[in-house]
Amino acid sequence: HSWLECTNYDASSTSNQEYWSAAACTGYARCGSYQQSHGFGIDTGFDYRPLLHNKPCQCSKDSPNAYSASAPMATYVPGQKVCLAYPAKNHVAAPCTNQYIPDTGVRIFRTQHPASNLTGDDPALHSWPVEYKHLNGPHQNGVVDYKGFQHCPKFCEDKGRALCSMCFNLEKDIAPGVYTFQWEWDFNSANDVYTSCWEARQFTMLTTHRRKSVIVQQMADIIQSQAMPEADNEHWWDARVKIIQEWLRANPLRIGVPEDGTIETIMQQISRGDKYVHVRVKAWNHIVTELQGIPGVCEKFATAEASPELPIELPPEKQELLQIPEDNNCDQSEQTISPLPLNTNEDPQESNVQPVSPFRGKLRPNKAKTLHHDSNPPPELQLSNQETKPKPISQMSMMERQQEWLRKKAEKAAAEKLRQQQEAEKELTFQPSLIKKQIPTKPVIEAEKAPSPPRLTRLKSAGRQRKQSSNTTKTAPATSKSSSRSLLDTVKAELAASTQPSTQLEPSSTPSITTPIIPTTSTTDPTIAYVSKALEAINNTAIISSTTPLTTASRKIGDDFHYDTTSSDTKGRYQLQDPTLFDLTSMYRKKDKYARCDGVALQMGRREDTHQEQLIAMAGALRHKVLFVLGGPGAGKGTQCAKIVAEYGFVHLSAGDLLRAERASGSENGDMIDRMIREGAIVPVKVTLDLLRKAMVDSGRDLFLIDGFPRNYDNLQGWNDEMTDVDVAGVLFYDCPEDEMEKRLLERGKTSGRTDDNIDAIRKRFTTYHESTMPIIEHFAEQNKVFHILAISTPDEVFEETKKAIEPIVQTHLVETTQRLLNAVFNNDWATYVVT
Ligand SMILES: Nc1ncnc2c1ncn2[C@@H]1O[C@H](COP(=O)(O)OP(=O)(O)O)[C@@H](O)[C@H]1O
Ligand SMILES: Nc1ccn([C@H]2C[C@H](O)[C@@H](COP(=O)(O)OP(=O)(O)O)O2)c(=O)n1
Repeated sequence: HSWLECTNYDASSTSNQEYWSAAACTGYARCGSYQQSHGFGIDTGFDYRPLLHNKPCQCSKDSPNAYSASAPMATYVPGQKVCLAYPAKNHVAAPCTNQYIPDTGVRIFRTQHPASNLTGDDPALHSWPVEYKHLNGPHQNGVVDYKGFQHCPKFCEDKGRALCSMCFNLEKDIAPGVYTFQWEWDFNSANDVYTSCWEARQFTMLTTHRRKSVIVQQMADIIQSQAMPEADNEHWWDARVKIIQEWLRANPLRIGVPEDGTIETIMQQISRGDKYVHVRVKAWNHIVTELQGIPGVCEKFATAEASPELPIELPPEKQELLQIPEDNNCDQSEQTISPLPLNTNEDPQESNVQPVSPFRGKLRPNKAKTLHHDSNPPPELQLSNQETKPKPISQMSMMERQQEWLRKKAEKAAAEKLRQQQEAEKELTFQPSLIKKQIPTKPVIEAEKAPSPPRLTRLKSAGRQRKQSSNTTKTAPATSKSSSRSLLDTVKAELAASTQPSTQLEPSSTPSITTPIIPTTSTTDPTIAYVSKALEAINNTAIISSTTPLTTASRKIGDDFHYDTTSSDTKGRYQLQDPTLFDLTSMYRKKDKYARCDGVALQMGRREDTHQEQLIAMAGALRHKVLFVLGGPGAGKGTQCAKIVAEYGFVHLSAGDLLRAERASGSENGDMIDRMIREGAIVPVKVTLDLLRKAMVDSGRDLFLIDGFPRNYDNLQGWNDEMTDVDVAGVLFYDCPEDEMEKRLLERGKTSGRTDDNIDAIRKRFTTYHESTMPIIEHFAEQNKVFHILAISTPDEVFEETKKAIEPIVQTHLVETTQRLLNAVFNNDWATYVVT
């Protein structure tokens, strides 16, 4: 007689449905290890009759043999179609047997609530609280139908061991935790029963779909609420650009936007259209193409462009050219998950009769019908009316869809290539005059004879090939003042030369670079003084940051300078906050996307290492690492953090604790913090971030657990803006059902003295957690940064899971630290050595 062997079987392919595949099984029945080791369908006594033994399951859930590495417990995701696999054991009505084989049917049950531990009794037979319907349909006695229990397609090939399977749908909203399930096969009658029992973990579902439906809806609401003025000659461009800009402002994390150069292309086309009126139609077409995959924005323009206003008056004979098909084909694949009502207006009749704006629908550059304006036909607007009307995606064949997809992809790749080319061209405008030009001034010659400055190895950018001049391989003490001084003199001298009017300067590719903001002609020019000051500060930064990690001095020096290690490992940058003081003829000028202002950047690490690059890189190498700890209130974040600190020595910073301490300190923010905590709301990020940063600096350490942060978008955005010099190693997510958290918090409230451990505040905190924190966890999950830990068992058991997530991080940190130490020793860099 049969038993359940696999509790999570991948039955998605026909071959897996027909024949047993051990690789397709990722969950086993309780105590299934012995059976599994003998092979699918082999009799080892795993069939079990509960009525004979007066126990619903063959072995108990706390048996030491319940699960093993080779026969593990299943893990399900809410909403999953769960498939089970079991052997036929001769009980199938088929041509090779007879149609009257006894089989009363299969039933599948589970426990109501997730278990807080894996002990205790199972529900008695036929008293399990939740029952699932399997998807095989009912078998009819006397009929060969392979239904119900008998779904065993290759039964006649091996009547005893043939694979049978059945599936059922798990609830979408099942709370996380471990549940017990029972499979019950009624043989001759409901009193002749065989059972198998198993456990399965359920995780909270983290999916792009869910994240999109929450976040994208918010973004869509914002953009839909923007008024779209009618398209007239004067304002159509500005109005559309404004909406896009509003949306970008509302969506700083670029949620729902593909990371394939979409935003860069849109920005590029906006600035192109802003600059040259005659290319606006074309630029807009490019923008619309990019918007295609972005739910909420795409629909906005798809519907808004239906305005019958003509932006340009055409002679009647040309009017037909305006009859551009209205295929509002916002990317179909996105639409399936878009929470917005879809615009499915693809009626060919309607779309053909209306003269519409040339910006209507999806005017992709190579498909668009654009205007031919007689009086002044700009080259971009030359029309090819040979082109055929684009078909809506919904009417395309698979092949056409694929071609369309490939075409779109190629378009994006080309746009991205163009962007990169332009970027590369821009970078070439970085005149390496500081280091490359022949400078016939005395100080340079002196400086060349000066001892070589410290060789400080770039730790994180080791992968990048660099040209090294032979003398830079020499070593010297890192903090040598004299060598820093000579470096400074060298650079000052070089700068003096570079800022003199020079015919050697190549013409710059952008107007802003060819026009010096302040003409600089003499060595007493303020530019030189300014840069000298900057370089001095660079030296100080390097020294400061090698002895005092993460000091504010390393980020902001004096009033003028701001040092910012960016997220790029290979680049350090020293940004001069006031570009107007600088002679732009000799520097790489660009929009500084981190500082969000137009500035002059001494770009580090792109070409051969100069001494100041090495210093910067060294400062940049001392990055701090954090692990965020998130989960609902009462999930056990603090409890696990304490264990991590005890075992691995991180610095634990709880945002909640810091805020409570700030409130108690009588600070001016005290009342506001108190109000927010009682309301279960989240305190504005500036307050929390200041506290976190101060605590990090005060600790003097570099590996942190940040508990209870970031808890909403405000938190995350603040972090991203401010903490560019800190790496996020990952997120520990403690997943616990609400009723368990509530129980724990009420218990904690008896002694914690916390003003928010009462039922009213707890409920509000749950709401905040679901609405504001879950999207953050999902955001990190999309970046594969989340360690999902089920937090329902005992603290020690949860810690076992925690260790699995922590250990690789600790190991990496150890390797990096050791590497830094070795480099410091190798380079006689005793300052770094002492700190490390
Ligand atoms: N795994 C667990 N099982 C049972 N109780 C726990 C567990 N982890 C923590 N607790 C208790 O639950 C309460 C909340 O835990 P805590 O670590 O303070 O949660 P958080 O920091 O997530 O709010 C505490 O009283 C703690 O002792
Ligand atoms: N990033 C954060 C973290 C906590 N807070 C406030 C609001 C929270 O309800 C309280 C308590 O947070 P804490 O992490 O200590 O506690 P729970 O995880 O909710 O149990 O602090 C905040 O405003 N911003």
